[in-house]
Amino acid sequence: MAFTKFVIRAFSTSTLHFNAVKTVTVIGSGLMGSGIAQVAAATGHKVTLVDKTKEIVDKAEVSIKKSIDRIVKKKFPDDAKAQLKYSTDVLANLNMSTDVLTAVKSSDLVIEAIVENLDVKRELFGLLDNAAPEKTLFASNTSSIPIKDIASVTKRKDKFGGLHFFNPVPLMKLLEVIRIPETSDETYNLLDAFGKALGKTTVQCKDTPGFIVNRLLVPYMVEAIRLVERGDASPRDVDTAMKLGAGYPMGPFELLDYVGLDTTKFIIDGWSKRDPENPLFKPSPILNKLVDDNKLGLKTGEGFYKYNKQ
Ligand SMILES: CCCCCCC[C@H](O)CC(=O)SCCNC(=O)CCNC(=O)[C@H](O)C(C)(C)COP(=O)([O-])OP(=O)([O-])OC[C@H]1O[C@@H](n2cnc3c(N)ncnc32)[C@H](O)[C@@H]1OP(=O)([O-])[O-]
Ligand SMILES: NC(=O)c1ccc[n+]([C@@H]2O[C@H](COP(=O)([O-])OP(=O)(O)OC[C@H]3O[C@@H](n4cnc5c(N)ncnc54)[C@H](O)[C@@H]3O)[C@@H](O)[C@H]2O)c1
Repeated sequence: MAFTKFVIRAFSTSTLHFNAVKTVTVIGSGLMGSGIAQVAAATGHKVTLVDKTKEIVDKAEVSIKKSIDRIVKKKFPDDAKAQLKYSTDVLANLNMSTDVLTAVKSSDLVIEAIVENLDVKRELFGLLDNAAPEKTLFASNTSSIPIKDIASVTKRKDKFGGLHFFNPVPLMKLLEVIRIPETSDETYNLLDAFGKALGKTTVQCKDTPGFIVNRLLVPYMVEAIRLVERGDASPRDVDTAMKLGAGYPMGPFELLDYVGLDTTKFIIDGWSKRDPENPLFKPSPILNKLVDDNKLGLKTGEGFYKYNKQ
């Protein structure tokens, strides 16, 4: 009896180990994709980070190296050898590519972190579904699009879920793991275990608008924009108020610039399309003007605020 129990335990442990995610393709090497790839590589996964052009992935590689530099200086303050070893090990796990269809062929998990647009995401997953092996799990890092609407273009809804990371990925400790009704328990458990292997605290949420964090954060951020649009206060004063009065690390306008105003606009427009009667999500003239002028926040050097280009 004891022996049988031992065999069952040993077998289930090895099955879990056998299935665990080891190779990951991250698609989209912008703010989020580069952070996700970095953290996955730093935790021992073999990662391929893919984007549309070599120029874009080269830029992502530079930003990952900068982030690793900041991390090693903190992690090993007076140990140049340890700093170098950490950086070399992380970068050895990371491969940059512009060939998504080849990259996914050897992946246990594909994480999509491309532009916040349903049609573009669906087109990508349609291609991936034909190219990736049957066992490969798919996840989207979408901020606000229902996972079911993205997953429905594939024939592997049981292997599909949401992995919603937070910006900046190397520092933010939370990961929302989203399941649609078709997501199998095995897929959910593997996605959750992957998140924990990345050192994140995971929370589970159904596929509801904004999941947990953005369901609360997006209305708050949009209210801040409306407040300024009405002329009630300046962005600077709103930010000061929320940092000193509510204890937030960044005020809403600093955070909007940090997230990217293009992504912010995609989120608001998408929400408005799904909930057209809600006045909160009506187009914002200030936001639209900034996006039209390519003032997208930190990434372009100007948004609600001006930044020194790094
Ligand atoms: C309307 C719609 C809008 C909704 C948008 C939703 C978007 C999305 O779906 C959800 C989100 O992500 S929501 C967004 C969720 N995100 C938030 O809400 C973020 C809110 N902000 C924060 O939590 C803090 O301001 C930060 C943690 C970003 C920076 O901390 P800080 O104290 O203000 O500033 P600091 O002194 O500069 O940095 C401190 C230390 O961190 C280090 N470091 C920094 N970046 C690094 C990197 N990339 N790599 C490595 N290291 C990095 C840095 O070197 C320094 O190290 P030191 O050795 O101590 O000198
Ligand atoms: N910015 C944030 O704070 C944040 C936080 C959590 C989740 N998200 C979500 O993550 C996703 C990415 O956001 P981001 O801020 O990293 O955007 P970003 O604009 O910084 O990066 C997107 C990248 O995707 C690439 N891309 C677009 N279409 C592609 C395709 N078909 N194939 C390969 N690459 C493609 C672009 O070239 C770009 O490099 C979005 O769905 C967004 O809602 C963003």
